[in-house]
Amino acid sequence: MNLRGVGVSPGIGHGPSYVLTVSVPEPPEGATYTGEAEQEKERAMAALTQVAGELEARGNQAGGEAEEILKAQALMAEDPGLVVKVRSLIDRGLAAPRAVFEAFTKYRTVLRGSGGYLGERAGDLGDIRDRVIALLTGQAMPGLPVAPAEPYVLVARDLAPADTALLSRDDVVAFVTEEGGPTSHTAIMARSMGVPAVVACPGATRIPPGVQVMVDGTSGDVRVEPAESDVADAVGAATARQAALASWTGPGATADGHPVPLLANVGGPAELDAAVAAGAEGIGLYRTEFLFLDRPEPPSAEEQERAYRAALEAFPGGKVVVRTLDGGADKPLAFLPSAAEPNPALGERGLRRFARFPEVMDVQLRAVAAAGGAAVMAPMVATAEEAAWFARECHDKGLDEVGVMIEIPSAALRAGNLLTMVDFVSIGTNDLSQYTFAADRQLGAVSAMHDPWQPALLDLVAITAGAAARAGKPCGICGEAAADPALACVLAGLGVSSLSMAPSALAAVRAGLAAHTMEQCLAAAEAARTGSSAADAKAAARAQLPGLDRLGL
Ligand SMILES: C=C(OP(=O)(O)O)C(=O)O
Ligand SMILES: [Mg+2]
Repeated sequence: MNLRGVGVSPGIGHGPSYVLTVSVPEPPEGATYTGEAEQEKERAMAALTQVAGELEARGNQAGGEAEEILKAQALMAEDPGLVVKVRSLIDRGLAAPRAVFEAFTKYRTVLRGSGGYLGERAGDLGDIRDRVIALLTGQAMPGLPVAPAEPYVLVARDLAPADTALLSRDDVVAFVTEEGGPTSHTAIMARSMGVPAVVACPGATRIPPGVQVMVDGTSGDVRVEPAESDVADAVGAATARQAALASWTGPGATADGHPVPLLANVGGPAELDAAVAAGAEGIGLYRTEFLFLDRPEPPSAEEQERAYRAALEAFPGGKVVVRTLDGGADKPLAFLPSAAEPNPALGERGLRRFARFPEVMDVQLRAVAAAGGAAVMAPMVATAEEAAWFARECHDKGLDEVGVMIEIPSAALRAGNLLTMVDFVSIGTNDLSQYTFAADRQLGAVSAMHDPWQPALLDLVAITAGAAARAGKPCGICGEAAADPALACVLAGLGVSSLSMAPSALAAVRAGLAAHTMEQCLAAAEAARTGSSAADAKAAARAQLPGLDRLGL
């Protein structure tokens, strides 16, 4: 079986498939058992104990905050009150799966009412319940595997931030999802982990569990049960290409020495080492919301200060741009709850949400200032008034390098107005394409719209970069578009002053830029904008960039 999707994180990954199941159907109401009550109770107890043991083992392996959460879950699975309830429901004739289902439902209500830490974790009960029921009914286990025997290819319909918070590079060799586009959470996370990934891959969830799968994150090919020799060939070619790229070192620049600083996108302290190792010259986008997913309370000022200080210390003398919390839409944050919104991506997202939670913005800006004053920028800014409000708030806290993201067409079209309020802009091409093409970035069906070569997107970049040049202020790119080596040359030609991307993309972009002069980049930018489709734009630009083929890019 061969499948094809959109390659979003380059490289070859292969291993047995693990197909993520998100829910287990409710056991039928009133279901009974045949046989002895004692046996049925033993079956239920054994399943509860096994799930508790697996959660505990996963906690020990994960360490840190995840350990606390998983151990609390393990305790809940064996809570004496819950156990008594399951046993009594079985005594009343209910089959073990149904007894577990009803006991957990009751237990959740009790736990919610008790408040405190356990009350906050009542939502986890659904996951534990489904695991126990899956065991009892012989269904595929929902959620991620606990202590996997070998690294696996994770296959899913889509992955939410909460699904992936506990994933480790050591366990996952590749991702394949049926949904998602090149700028979806799965794609961003795969790139930040340096794991090959293919998204928008129809039929992915029909891959049988446990079969060998090879994923080519460059071409988008997914091969089920490939010949061993094909795997060896593909891995060999990818390794040789990576080694060739690694020979290009130093700061980002074109062949004729025009500097284009290459920065890293990070989502937390754990990603700083990879950014330094990949030769990033600083951080162009610190996605701070990823520090605080799955938390009921806003992070304290001290905790934030530590995280931002670590980034500044990782890049002494380098640029560090902290983005204020981008809650909402694809990045839901429990401590910044939204009103019920029919279209969350068009609602109170990013900076807009701070209007309702000014104290959260206040704490965050003070923490950045206390950490030593990184540059700071706001997401989801539409107007010059919003930019002015944000700049005032930052200046009040003593922050003097303030920028805004350009990710809404109104902001790109009027970048000149916004730039009178702030010191720099950074173009977020992921959302800029979402809002330009009215295409949800999470949706596989519209992923073609998110091709960063779309000429309309390039026009908006050109308008923004032109406004920044006239204002004499920097204009960076921190969307996923910067990670494509050919497009990076085009963006430099359009006048963008720095490029920020997942650390895993830096080597290829550095090599691509270094193989061309600024004149070639300018010619590629002009050629791309003559295209009337993304494919035309790409072909026209690449024709001006002969060094790419030589590098295998
Ligand atoms: C960089 C961006 O921000 P995020 O992907 O975090 O929304 C973007 O929208 O391009
Ligand atoms: Mg964005």
